[in-house]
Amino acid sequence: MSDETPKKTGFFSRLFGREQPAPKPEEPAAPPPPAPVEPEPEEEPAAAPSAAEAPSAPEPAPEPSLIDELAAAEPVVTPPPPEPVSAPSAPVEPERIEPAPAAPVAVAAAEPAPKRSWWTRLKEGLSRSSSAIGGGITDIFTKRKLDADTLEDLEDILVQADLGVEVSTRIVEAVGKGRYGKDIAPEEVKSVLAAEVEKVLAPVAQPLVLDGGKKPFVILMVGVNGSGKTTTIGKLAAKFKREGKSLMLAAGDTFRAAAIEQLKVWGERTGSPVVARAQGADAAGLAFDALTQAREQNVDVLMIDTAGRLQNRAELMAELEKVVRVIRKIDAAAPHAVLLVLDATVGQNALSQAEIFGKIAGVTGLVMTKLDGTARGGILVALAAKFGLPVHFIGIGEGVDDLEPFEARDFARAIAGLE
Ligand SMILES: Nc1nc2c(ncn2[C@@H]2O[C@H](COP(=O)(O)OP(=O)(O)OP(=O)(O)O)[C@@H](O)[C@H]2O)c(=O)[nH]1
Repeated sequence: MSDETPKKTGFFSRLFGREQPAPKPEEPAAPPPPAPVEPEPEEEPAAAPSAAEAPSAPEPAPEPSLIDELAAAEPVVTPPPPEPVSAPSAPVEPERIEPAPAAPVAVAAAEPAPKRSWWTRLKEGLSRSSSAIGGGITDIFTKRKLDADTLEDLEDILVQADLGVEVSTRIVEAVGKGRYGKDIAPEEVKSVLAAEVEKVLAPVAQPLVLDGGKKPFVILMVGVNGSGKTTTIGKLAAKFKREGKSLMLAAGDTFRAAAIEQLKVWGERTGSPVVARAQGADAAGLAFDALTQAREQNVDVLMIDTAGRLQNRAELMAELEKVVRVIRKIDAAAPHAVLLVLDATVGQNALSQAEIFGKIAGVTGLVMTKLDGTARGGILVALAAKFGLPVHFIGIGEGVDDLEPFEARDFARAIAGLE
């Protein structure tokens, strides 16, 4: 791996004033999957006027400066297209409101996964990232002394694993400290790496606290197309149900009929009522309806799905702002959590997503999905170092149990390839 790595200016070269090679080429973008075509919403909703529509009429225009900024945002790596819903096969007829499903369906029955410990699954899930990092470390430090060259190679590996230059430099410094010119075992390097990564991650590893005083506790899920919002809602619904919470789900991804169906399946599996409208309906109006119903029914947690949107599409981001404004007409403190769902496979693009969604939707925390499908899991470290946003959960698979609260130490050790 390191043999093929192009040389670049490493921390120790810079420290020891070595010759400056050409700047390192940009990290290759994530493999460009076919661009998902997002159906444009049909102007405003065609649905019959309702109480829900009333508040959206006098909306002030979105802040021009923010939208301008979005319009000028860097081009994005198009995320993978959303997967079709697997469970329901019947075509979907538009409908106004989905009534609460009758009997709760046990999630375990829908997901009879063999029980293995989270640590085992985390290690396996992160194996592509950890073999890129840990395997690289073994290659570099086997039978070589620690010197400027080995440290440069280490820095290359860390930057390529998306940890970011700042954190990578810090790790290289920590590895080099007091060990210059000596033999160092790969396991020792991995331990130093894990310790440094844990230092960066510990402050952001914060559980999502559902404040029981806020009823319903409103969670808005945002993110780009296919990042895993709907799936994450389903996984969280199962988790909250197990904790004895009453739930309501709002199918605010009104762009895709499949997304509405997908949420209904999760609603059935977890025994949670789903508020839905026809495809193309106004997402803000739907959010208003859902919050009104959730209040009336005194549910503990309302999770609102939203359509995937690219962070450089100003009009879509303006729509998201509208959803937030409309929710606040009912409860000024809502949404109580805005979770940005980030797909780890997009690598560095996650930084731009966090920045723009943070400004538009007031992101309060992150969920990182698809850590199982990528060697770019280090991006979580770069995100933590840059934004310091709480990381609540990580996803390492499509199953209902493949989402867990984020633990800094476990993640750091798993990504370093330590046992
Ligand atoms: N491997 C893996 N796949 C995941 C994970 N989380 C979600 N997925 C898959 O990613 C795909 C997209 O997930 P969705 O939940 O539909 O994504 P979305 O953000 O709601 O998509 P849009 O509705 O288009 O915005 C689905 O096939 C999910 O099963 C994960 O942690 N690991």
